[in-house]
Amino acid sequence: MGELYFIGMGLSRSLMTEGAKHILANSDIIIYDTYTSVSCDITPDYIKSITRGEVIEADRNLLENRSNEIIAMAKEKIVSIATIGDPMIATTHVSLAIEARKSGIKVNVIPGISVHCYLISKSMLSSYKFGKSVTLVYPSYGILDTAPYYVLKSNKAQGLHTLIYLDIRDGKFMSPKDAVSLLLKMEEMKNEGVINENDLIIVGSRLGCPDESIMCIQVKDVADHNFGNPPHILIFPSNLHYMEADALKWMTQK
Ligand SMILES: C[S@@+](CC[C@H](N)C(=O)[O-])C[C@H]1O[C@@H](n2cnc3c(N)ncnc32)[C@H](O)[C@@H]1O
Repeated sequence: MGELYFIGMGLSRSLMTEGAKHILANSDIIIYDTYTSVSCDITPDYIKSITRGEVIEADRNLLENRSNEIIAMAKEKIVSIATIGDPMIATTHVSLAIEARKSGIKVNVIPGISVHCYLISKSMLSSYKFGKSVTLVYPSYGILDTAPYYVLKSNKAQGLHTLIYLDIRDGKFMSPKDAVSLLLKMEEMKNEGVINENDLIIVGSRLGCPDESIMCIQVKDVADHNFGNPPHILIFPSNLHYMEADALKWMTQK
């Protein structure tokens, strides 16, 4: 009888839990999710070096459209879906977990250190004051999805901070510069006073890696700043408690 594991590998090797390593080492098949995120030092080759199992590199098509193949494997073998960060935060894996459970397969989730909690912790903003998070995506067929603009608007109206994941499309990572330019374009289109060039935002870069950075910077200065290699993530803070404001001073661009 098989089993299906959803394993969060954390953001980098140093942040991978012993529990995750143990299951990865003892899985028959590891389906390595290559499309929801990326790490500076966790790679399919690294996973091959720590497991006795077969490692399959999976794109969105395998994980979302060919789930019946994964379920068939998990009926016989120990199959692990391995994801950078946490397997259930800002991913679409829950539908596969539900399908597998409905097919009578034992499903286990091994949480990993997500970019979500990592950045909240490092920014020192209050976790109680975060609203809905959102992914900013590249325009598709010339159409700009303005949902992030309205998430920001609604969070701001409630005094809540907004965490914004940036799109990964065909291996291309959205940069902070592109992200801010898309958000300013939305402001131009909608003109509802949500984003201003003088707003302070937090840009997290390569979190969990030796060259990570967390910077508090004005929207207007983002285009001229070199944030280094991806991945990147943003927080638009809302009303700041004086202690949050003090903490952000350490991360502010001088
Ligand atoms: C769709 S989310 C998946 C999050 C993942 N499941 C997790 O729990 O960490 C991927 C996005 O998160 C952000 N991200 C992921 N890892 C990051 C890192 N180490 N540093 C900065 N941003 C990161 C990027 O915006 C990236 O495009």
